[in-house]
Amino acid sequence: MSIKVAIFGVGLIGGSLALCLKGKPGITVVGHSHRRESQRRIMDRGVVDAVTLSMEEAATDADFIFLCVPVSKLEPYLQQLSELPLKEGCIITDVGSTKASVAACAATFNRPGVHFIGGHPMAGSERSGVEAASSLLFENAYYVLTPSDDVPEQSYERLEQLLSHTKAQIVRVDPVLHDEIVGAISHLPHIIAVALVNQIRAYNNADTNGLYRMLAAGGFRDITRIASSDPVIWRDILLSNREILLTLLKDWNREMEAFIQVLEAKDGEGIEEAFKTANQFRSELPERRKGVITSLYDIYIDVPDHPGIIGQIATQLGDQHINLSNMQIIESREDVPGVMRLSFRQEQEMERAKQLLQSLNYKVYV
Ligand SMILES: NC(=O)c1ccc[n+]([C@@H]2O[C@H](COP(=O)([O-])OP(=O)(O)OC[C@H]3O[C@@H](n4cnc5c(N)ncnc54)[C@H](O)[C@@H]3O)[C@@H](O)[C@H]2O)c1
Ligand SMILES: O=C(O)C(=O)C[C@]1(C(=O)O)C=C[C@@H](O)C=C1
Repeated sequence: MSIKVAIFGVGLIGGSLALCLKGKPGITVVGHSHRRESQRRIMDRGVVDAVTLSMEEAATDADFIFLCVPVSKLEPYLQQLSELPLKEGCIITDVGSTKASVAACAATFNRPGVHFIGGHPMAGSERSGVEAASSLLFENAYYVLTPSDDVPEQSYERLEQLLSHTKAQIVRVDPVLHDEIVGAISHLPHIIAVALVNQIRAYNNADTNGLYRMLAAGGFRDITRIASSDPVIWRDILLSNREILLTLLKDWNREMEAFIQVLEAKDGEGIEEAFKTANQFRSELPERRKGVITSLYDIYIDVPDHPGIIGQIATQLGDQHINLSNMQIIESREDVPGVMRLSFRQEQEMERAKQLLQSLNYKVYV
């Protein structure tokens, strides 16, 4: 059976989904680009089987349509799709970072035999564009689906089945609840990161000789990576989740106010308490690479940050027939060693890797 998947917006997320699906038995992936200039880049990157500027050409005969465009474009795209002759049984889904507004919009369409199921993969990056796409992006991440009650279970299961190629773990969440939670754990942190970078940027003037920028080290970089995210994508997300964010920001102001008070009162215990409480909750966050679907056994090693290091370690493990499931540099600065995470599907493989790497003088942490 052949399955046509149409991806509207072949950027970081659309391109990553395309990479997960392209080449899978019976699946053809067609990308839709709204700009002629992007067509070549998308083909050169090899993420889709074909790319078109025509919405109709992409959507016609598609079994699945993924909308992977900025949030403010989801509703106009849904509107345009509703006027096209779509295939009976077609499932339209999206990957937008907010879910309530697109769900409300989809509820106004009544196309027999065509169903909308909102989606949001909880994985991403501060990078954007098809160049940043990766087939591993969603592996073991959560992938939220927000079907309305009138979506037949069979359609939901078909989408779930297709998404199994991403190796993400599907969770079903109500769209409004999704926006409240994701507002708190994703959108608010992006605002805080941007505000923090801009605050420090203002101190980094000629009077201070650029020392703020020069001395900014691990802590600042760790908390501000996401401040480099795409401005248009984030403009749309924040405006779409505006009301929830306004409430969250008022709570944030209260948290800051509490810190001001403990500092004014020189309340050392209060400071310790705040760090202890945060530390406890943070340590309970699920380790992303240890998703419920497949348990992975991870080890960490310090590695010099030079080109080819990933290949070198993969070869050393491969020579000993140690099966590696994944490897990733999780902290990489030009001037200091990075930390590499190596994941194995079996504990025994992890133990063998640990012994080998220690014998090769790598510092190994479990
Ligand atoms: N970046 C993340 O970490 C992340 C994670 C999960 C979900 N999302 C969501 O995924 C969607 C895509 O984000 P991304 O990070 O892949 O961004 P991206 O910039 O990498 O890709 C966006 C795609 O949309 C296209 N596009 C841009 N403006 C358009 C317009 N006006 N009309 C039609 N197409 C347009 C671009 O050409 C590109 O192909 C967004 O809705 C975002 O909220 C992002
Ligand atoms: O890792 C990042 O860079 C992300 O910003 C990913 C992230 C997040 O905040 O966790 C960003 C937006 C999404 O909609 C989902 C995931």
